[in-house]
Amino acid sequence: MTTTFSSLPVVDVGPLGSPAGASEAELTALSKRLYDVFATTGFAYLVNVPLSYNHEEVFAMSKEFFSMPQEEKMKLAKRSFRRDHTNTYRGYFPTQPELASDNLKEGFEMGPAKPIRTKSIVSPSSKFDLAEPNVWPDGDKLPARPRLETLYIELQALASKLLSLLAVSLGKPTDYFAPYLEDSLSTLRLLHYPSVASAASGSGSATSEAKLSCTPHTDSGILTLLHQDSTGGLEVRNSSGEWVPAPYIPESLVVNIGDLMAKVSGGRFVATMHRVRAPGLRPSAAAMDGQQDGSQAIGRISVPFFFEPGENCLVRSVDGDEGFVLYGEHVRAKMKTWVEFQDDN
Ligand SMILES: O=C(O)CCC(=O)C(=O)O
Ligand SMILES: [Fe+2]
Repeated sequence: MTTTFSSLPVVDVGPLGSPAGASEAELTALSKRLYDVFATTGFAYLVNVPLSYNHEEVFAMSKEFFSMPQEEKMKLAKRSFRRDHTNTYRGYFPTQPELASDNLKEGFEMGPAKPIRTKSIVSPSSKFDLAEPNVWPDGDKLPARPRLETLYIELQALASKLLSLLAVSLGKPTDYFAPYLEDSLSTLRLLHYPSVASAASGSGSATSEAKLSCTPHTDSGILTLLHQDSTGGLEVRNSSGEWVPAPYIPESLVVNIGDLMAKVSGGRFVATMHRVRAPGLRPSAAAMDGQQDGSQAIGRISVPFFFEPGENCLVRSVDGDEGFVLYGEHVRAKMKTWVEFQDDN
C-alpha cells in the first residue's frame, strides 16, 4: 500500500559497488531497507550507484542521439511510424502532438546487444517482435553507441543485484529470480520532452492545473532505474492522491517498482503512479547560462531503464496462491495503453 509520503526516501547502495564485496550485514540491511521503501512509497532515490558513467556523461550520450537530424532519427523509426521499416519494438519514436499533446516526447529504445535465443511462445502472430535486434545509425553518426551498450549491461547487472536482495526480503533464496533473467528483454530508453510554451516551469503546486508531457501511469516490468536531468517535473502520487515532486538529486538514480513486481511480491510492493510535467520554455538565454547541463535549452532529458524478464517467463506471486501469467502476455496487454505503440490498424 502506498502511504501519505511527502518526499521520496534515499537508499545508499554503495556496498553493492565495493571492490571488497558487500558484507553479509550490509546486504541484509540493504535488503530490509529496499523492502521498506518498496512496500510504502514504491519509489526511492539510489545514491552511490555502481555505474561507470556519471550524469553528465549519460545525458551527453542521450543528447548526441537527439541532436542528430530528424531525417537520421527517422531512419530508425519503428514500423508504426514508417511502414517500410521492419523494426517494431526497438528504435525511434517521434513526438506525436496530434495524438497526445499531454504525452509530448520522442524516444529511442534499445534492448540487449546479445541476440535473444528463445522463440516467443506467447504471440507468434503479434505485430510486435519484442526479441528483435537493436537498430543503430550508420557509420560514425552516433559515437556514443558502445557507451550506451555498456550502460545497458551495467544497469542490467545493478537491477539483477537489487532483485536478488528483493528475493531475500521476500523470504526466498538469492537466486530465486534467476529464471527471470533468461533472455531478459530489458529496455534502455532515451527520452526527450521538448519545452512547451504554455507549461509552468518545473514542478508546480498540487493545486495548479498541470500541463503534462507524460500522463499518469505505472510501469509494467520488474523495476525501473531512471536517470533524470535537473529540469524537474517528475511527480509521484501518494495514497492521498497528492502529486509529490521527485526533484533532481545529483548523481542519483530514481528507482520504482513495476506492475509485474507488485504482483510477484503478492501485493507487498507497490507500483506507484507517476507522471511528468511539461518542461516550460526557458525565460531567457541568461537562464540557460545558469543551467549547467543546458537542459532548459532543449527541454527535459531522462533515461529510464525498464528491467524486464524474458517473454516466456512464467510470472507468479511468491505466495504461490494466484494464477500465473507469461511476461509476453502481460507486456503486450500493457502496450495497448502506451501512446508510442498506438497504431492505426
Ligand atoms: O521521464 C521521466 O522522468 C519518467 C519517465 C517514465 O515514467 C517512463 O518512461 O515510464
Ligand atoms: Fe514510468
